[in-house]
Amino acid sequence: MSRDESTSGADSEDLPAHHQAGTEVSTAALETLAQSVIQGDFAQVQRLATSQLVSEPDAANRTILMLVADAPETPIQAEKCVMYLFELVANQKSIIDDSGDTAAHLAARRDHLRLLMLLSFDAKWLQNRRGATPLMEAARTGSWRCAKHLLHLLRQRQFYKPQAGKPSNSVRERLLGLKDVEGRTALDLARINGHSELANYIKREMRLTELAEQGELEKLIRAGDWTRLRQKVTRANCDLPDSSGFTALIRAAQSSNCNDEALWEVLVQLGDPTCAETLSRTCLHWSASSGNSVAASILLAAGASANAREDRSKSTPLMQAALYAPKDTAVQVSQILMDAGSDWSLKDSCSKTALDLIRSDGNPDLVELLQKYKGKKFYEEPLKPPHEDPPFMERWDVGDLIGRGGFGEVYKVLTDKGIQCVAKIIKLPVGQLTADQYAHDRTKIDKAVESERNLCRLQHRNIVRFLHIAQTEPATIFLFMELLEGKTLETFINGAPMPENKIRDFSEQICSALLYMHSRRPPVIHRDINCSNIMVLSEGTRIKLIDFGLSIELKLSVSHNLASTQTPRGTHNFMAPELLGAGEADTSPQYSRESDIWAFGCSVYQMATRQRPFHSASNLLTIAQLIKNNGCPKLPPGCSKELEDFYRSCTTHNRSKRQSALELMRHQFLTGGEITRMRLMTNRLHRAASIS
Ligand SMILES: Nc1ncnc2c1ncn2[C@@H]1O[C@H](COP(=O)(O)OP(=O)(O)OP(=O)(O)O)[C@@H](O)[C@H]1O
Repeated sequence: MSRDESTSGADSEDLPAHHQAGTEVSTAALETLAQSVIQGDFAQVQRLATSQLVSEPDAANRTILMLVADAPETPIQAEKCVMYLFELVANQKSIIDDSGDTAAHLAARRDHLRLLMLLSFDAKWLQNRRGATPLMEAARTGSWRCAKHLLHLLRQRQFYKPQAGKPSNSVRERLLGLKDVEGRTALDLARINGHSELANYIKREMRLTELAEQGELEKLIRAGDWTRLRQKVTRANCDLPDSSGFTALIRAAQSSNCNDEALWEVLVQLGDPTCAETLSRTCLHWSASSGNSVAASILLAAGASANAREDRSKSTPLMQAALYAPKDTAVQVSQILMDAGSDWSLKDSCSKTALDLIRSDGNPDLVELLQKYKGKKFYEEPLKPPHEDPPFMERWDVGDLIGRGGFGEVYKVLTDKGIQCVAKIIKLPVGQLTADQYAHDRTKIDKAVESERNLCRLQHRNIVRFLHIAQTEPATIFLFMELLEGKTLETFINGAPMPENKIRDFSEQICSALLYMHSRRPPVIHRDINCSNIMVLSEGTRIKLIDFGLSIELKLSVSHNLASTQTPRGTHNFMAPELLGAGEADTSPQYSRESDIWAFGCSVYQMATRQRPFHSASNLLTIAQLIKNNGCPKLPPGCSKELEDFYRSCTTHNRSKRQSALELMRHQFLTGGEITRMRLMTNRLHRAASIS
C-alpha cells in the first residue's frame, strides 16, 4: 500500500507506509533486541540497539516496536527500553507489517497496555488495511485494558467539553465513529464478537452523559472503607468520571490512606491504571502527589507510565512527588518511580526538573536522592533489572535438609555471595530410559525449565520469592528460593482449630496471590495448591505459596516413558474434576486458572474441617466418582453462610461457572458479611480498650 492509499483516523503526518526494499535488517538481530526490551533488560538494549535496527523493518515488514507490541506483557523496566528506542530514532514511522497493522494495532489486539500507552496519540488512531483502528481491534478481541485506555484518552480537555452534561467535540465524535471497510464501528465490533459488556462501555463513552455524582465509591473512599470499596467497585463504575474527569480510581490514588495492596490489585484489574482527569494528570501523578507508594507500584506494574506528562505544565509523577508528597513518604514513592525508569532530567513547562521543584523547606532526603542524579544523563545511567542475578557467583554449599517431596528434596543453602537461601533439588528418574527416550525427554525437560524461568519474575507478598533455576545436569534441577521461617498450613491446621476470621485472613492472602498470578500474561498457574504448599510464616499471620508445579511439569516431561510410574499429578484430593481422568487417552492434564481455584476451595475446606476433602477415599477413581455423585463435601454446620457460599463458588463442578480470583476477592466472605463486621467490632473494642 502506498502512502496515498492508506487511511488515517487521526490528523497525522505519520501515515503508515510499507518500507522500501533494500533496507532490510536481520530478523535474528531484531528479534534478539525485541527480547531484551520485552524482558526489560536495559543494559542489553543499550548494547544492541542501533538506529538502523530501530528504524528499519525486517523482511516481513516488522519493526522493533511491532515485535515488542506483539508480546503479551512487559515488566515496568520495558518503559525505559522503549523510550531509549524513541531517543535513538525520534520520528519512528508507523510502518505497517505484511498484514497491514501498525504496532498500535498489534498492542491493542494483544491487550499490551504498557506499549500502547507509550505510543503517540496519532499512532493510536490510524486505520489498517481493513479500516480498523486500534480501538476496533481492542473491541473485536475484547481487550479491555487497551480499549479503556483509548476511550479515556478522548476525555482530555481538548476533546471533552461537557455542555449541560453532554460532551461535544467533533474530533472525538469522528474518532469514535470511524468505520472499517465493512462499515462497522468499534461498538459494532464489540457487539458482533460477543463482548456485550465492553460494547455497553463503548456506548457509554460515546455519550458520556452519565457523569459520576459524588457517588457511593467516593463516599467509601472519603470514609476510608476499603473493604466495602472492594466489594462495590466494578469494571463499569471505577472509571466513571465526574465533570473534571476524576474517577474513583483517581480519588483512591489521591488518598494517602488508601494503601491496601489487595484492594489496589482489584482496582487495577477492573479499572484503567493509565486513566487521567481532564487536565491529563494520571492516577500515577495523583498517587505520587499523595505519597501513596502502594498505589504507585501497583499502578506501574499494571501499565501506568512513569513518565506520563500533564499536557500544559508537562509535569511528571516524579515532579508531583517532589512538589506535593508528604515528607515521610516522598522518598519512598520517588524511589519507586526512579526504579521504574522515571526520567529525573525532564523539565516542566517552566524548565524546572523534579529537583528544582523541591521547595526550600522541602524534604532533605528527597533532595539527597535526586542530587545524586544531577548532571547525569538519563540514558547513560543503568536501570535496576526486573529480576536479580543468581544468588551465587560460582558455587553454593548445601546445608540441612528441610523437607522432602515426591521428586525433590529441599535444603538450606549458603552461597558464595554469602546468601542464605533454600534450594529444592529435583532429580528426574531418567536412569531407566533408553538412549532415544532420554534424548526426547531431555528436550522436553529443557523446555519445561525454560518455560518456568518466569517464576523468578513473580513479586508478591504472598508468594515465595524464586531466585534462580539452575540445571546442573540434564535431569537435575536446582530451584533457589528465599528461606521462609514458619510451618506449612497443613501442620498449622493440625495444631489447633482455625476460627473463621483466620480462615478469612488466609483465604484473602491466597486469593490475592492467585489474582496476581492468574492475571499475568500468560497466566501463571500454580498446579499444586494444597495446604502443604502454603507456608504460614513464624508470626502466624502471613502466608506464602510455595512449590509451584515446576516438579509436576518436569515429571510430565519424563513420565510417559516410565511404565512403572503413574501419571504424575498434584495432590489428588485437591484435583479439579476436569483433571481427574485426564491423561487416560494419552493427554496431559490441562491445569488452568480454574483448576487452581478448585484446589484453593479444597484448602478452604481443610482449614474449616482440619481434614482434606475425600480423606477417606483410597484412590483417584473413588474421588472422581464422589465428585460426580455429590460434588465437593459439605462444610460442617456452624460455618457462616458467607463462608459456605465462598467455598461453593470455588468448587463449582462446571469449570466455566467457577468464580475467578478477581470475583472471589470481591466475595462477601472476604469483603463483608458477618465475620468482617464482627472483626471490625472486635478491633474497635480493642482500640477503645487501649485508649481508656
Ligand atoms: N522456601 C522455603 N523455605 C522454607 N521451607 C521450605 C521452602 N520451600 C519448601 N520448604 C519446606 O520443604 C517441604 C517440601 O517442599 P515442597 O513443598 O517443595 O515439596 P513437595 O510438595 O512435598 O514435593 P513435590 O512437589 O516435589 O512432590 C515443604 O513442606 C516445606 O516444609
